[in-house]
Amino acid sequence: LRKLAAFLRRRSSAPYPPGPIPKPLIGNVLDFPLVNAPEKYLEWGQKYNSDLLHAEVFGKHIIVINSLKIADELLERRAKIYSDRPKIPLFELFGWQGNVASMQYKEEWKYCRRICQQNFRPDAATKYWPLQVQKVRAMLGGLLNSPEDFDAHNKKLNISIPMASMYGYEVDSLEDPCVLAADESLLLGGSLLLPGGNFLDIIPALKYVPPWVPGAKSVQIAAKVRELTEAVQTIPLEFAKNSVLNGTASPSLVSDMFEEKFRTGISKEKEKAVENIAYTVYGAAADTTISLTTSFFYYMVKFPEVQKKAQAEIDRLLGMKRLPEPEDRPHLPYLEALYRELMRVAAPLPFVLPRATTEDDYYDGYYIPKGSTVLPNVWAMLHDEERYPDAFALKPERFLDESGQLNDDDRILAYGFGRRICVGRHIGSSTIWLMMASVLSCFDIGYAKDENGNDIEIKDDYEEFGVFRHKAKFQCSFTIRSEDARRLVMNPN
Ligand code: HEM
Repeated sequence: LRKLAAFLRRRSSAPYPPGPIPKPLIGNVLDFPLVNAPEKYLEWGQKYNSDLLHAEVFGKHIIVINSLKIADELLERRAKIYSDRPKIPLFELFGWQGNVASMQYKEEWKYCRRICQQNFRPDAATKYWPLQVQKVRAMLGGLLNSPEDFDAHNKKLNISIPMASMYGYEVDSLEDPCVLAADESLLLGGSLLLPGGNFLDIIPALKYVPPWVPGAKSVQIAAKVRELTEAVQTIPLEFAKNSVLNGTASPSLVSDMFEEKFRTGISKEKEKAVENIAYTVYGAAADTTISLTTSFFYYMVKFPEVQKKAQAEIDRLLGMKRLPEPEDRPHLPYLEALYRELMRVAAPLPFVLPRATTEDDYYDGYYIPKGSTVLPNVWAMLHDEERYPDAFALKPERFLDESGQLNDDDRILAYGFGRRICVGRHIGSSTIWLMMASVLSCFDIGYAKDENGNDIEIKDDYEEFGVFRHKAKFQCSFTIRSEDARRLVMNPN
């Protein structure tokens, strides 16, 4: 009956886009891929001969976009109705509703986005360069002292930059209480968000079940996530506030806000927005850059000829006399092409972040209902064999012309689309670029060896965790390239 009523309510008899036939009540729940989702949706596209796909879960509509042409039409040109995010009731239970990336397309989001743009646009983002240089160089020291811990050094780099820039908070170790709470909350929260992970989203009334009721496991996990989230938000916030009061604050988004608050006063709206942005940036910046930089190490081992070419270009410019600086970027086209190629082949968010439609819409004769969840399969777009032949290979040359200069394919689709495109992309880009340049200038990245001196193979598998895609754990080696390089790492300034 519900289906009939929904059908009658529809303004048009246009069909939904093609896709698997939904079963009564549950829809396509059983059809949804649990692993390798981007690849599976590409297979759906071939099976149903369409780059726009439709599926249904308990009456909710899911639209998958596999082609750039359709993504551009819907997410860029029709941005007015494709810029919302799906409402996920769990986020409120987790205390994640202040996350700017998941906010509805309303005034609160617009206000936060404006503050982000003021601080993260290209000319403003240069203020983070000294911090990025300092943290990347600390990482080089870590790689020299304990190369086997490269994962930890990389994680520390990519957490310490957002924490210092947002709160002036120094992350000295990965055992920091804030880092531990963030890790655990993501792990627990992520487990409930995975398909089949819980019933709270399907039966929202369950959230009123008190945590002590036997069997209310999802509710208990959600309560724990909320408690951890509060810690992640409160610890650095209190730190920033106290450092302003003590006169020990270093410049950061939150401490600057407190300075202004104590000096002249600010609106409640601004205070809340800055708190939300700082908290969002921790998650948005850390996991994405960790994913990409880990892929960088993996690809450098697998494609040593690419590594050598990038090193040769850096050596020609710097002659091992100094470490790379952000200002060197325009003079290293091959390295820039490598950055673009890594963002293509190893996009950390294969579906960017889900969108929701705010009005009924039609594309190519198909009906897209208001309130649909839209998944742009950017992974499929970036592995399109017509646009990128031999799409799984690492070939920075794709982004160079015959004279070795960059071509005009400079759009980084891994940062998303339209009005919700990643607002921190210039900061992410400069962190990643500087890290790549600095590590390549000082270290050879290769296979780790077993006790007999043989290469330890690296599997090519990736893991998906919630919306993220990460290279599965692997070992590799970092060998200092020369005595000059050693001196630079030990005395970076
Ligand atoms: C490799 C690095 C990064 C990648 C691949 C990445 C990717 C993305 C993607 C795909 C989205 C969603 C875009 C869409 O819906 O179309 C996003 C949103 C966002 N990103 Fe990033 N990001 C990165 C780094 C950063 C950094 C360093 C920051 C902060 C300084 C940041 C802050 C944000 C924020 C606040 C949003 C939410 C935007 C909104 O909903 O309006 N990201 N990012």
